[in-house]
Amino acid sequence: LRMAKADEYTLESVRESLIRQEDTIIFSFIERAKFPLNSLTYQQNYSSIPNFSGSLFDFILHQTENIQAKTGRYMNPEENPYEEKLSPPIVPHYNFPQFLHPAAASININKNIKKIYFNDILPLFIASGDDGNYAQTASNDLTILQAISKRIHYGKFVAETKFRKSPRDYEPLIRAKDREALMSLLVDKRVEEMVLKRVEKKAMVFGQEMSLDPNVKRKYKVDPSIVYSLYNKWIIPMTKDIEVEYLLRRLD
Ligand SMILES: O=C(O)C(=O)C[C@]1(C(=O)O)C=C[C@@H](O)C=C1
Repeated sequence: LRMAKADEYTLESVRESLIRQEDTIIFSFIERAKFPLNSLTYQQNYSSIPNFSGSLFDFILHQTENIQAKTGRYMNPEENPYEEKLSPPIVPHYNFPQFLHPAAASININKNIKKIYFNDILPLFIASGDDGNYAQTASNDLTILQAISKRIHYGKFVAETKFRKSPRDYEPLIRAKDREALMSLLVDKRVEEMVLKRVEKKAMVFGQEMSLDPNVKRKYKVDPSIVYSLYNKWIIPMTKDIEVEYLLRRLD
């Protein structure tokens, strides 16, 4: 992988990254789908972990993000943690390009992403049931949450490239705090339609059960039409919200 210099983020390179992140997101759902819902993973009163109040999932999230923070994950402006208080890095860190306006650091909607994931998204994908694999379930959930959080917050990078391309179009709308006008300026319906078609197709290709018998009806590990709605209902709209939030702070 090549190292990006600050001026190497372009609308094209950012879109390429979003396309590659689709693979990560879809594979993470395929992995989670090996397990049933395992609802005890999320129950506060089940885990009774010494010196910790929260569910087994909360514990895994807390511990995992802390070790990742200590080892430098959140030094990269492409990463946004779920936990609010994290340990500082204990390792020397790479000098990541500072492409974004500094106000970007104050934008983090992970609380909302987590809520939507557990309330709306997980029940769509996952069969009910319990097989006892709570630790594996929780780490798979966290992998999904980190992948969709990165994708959605990547809206900051998309917005910055758009702003740099046409500052004169964006500046008056930012000064007027006109969210709606900013939204219509940044939207590209043609690109959205391509994203939706592509993720549905990727879900078909990546998640199909392989049968050597040509007469067997295709089966998918995650339903491609649900991947389509995942993007249509949540991922793309939330990316656009991040773009608007970022632009509103772009001249601070
Ligand atoms: O590619 C862009 O231009 C983006 O802003 C990203 C994105 C998306 O979330 O995929 C969001 C808004 C646009 O309408 C098109 C696509």
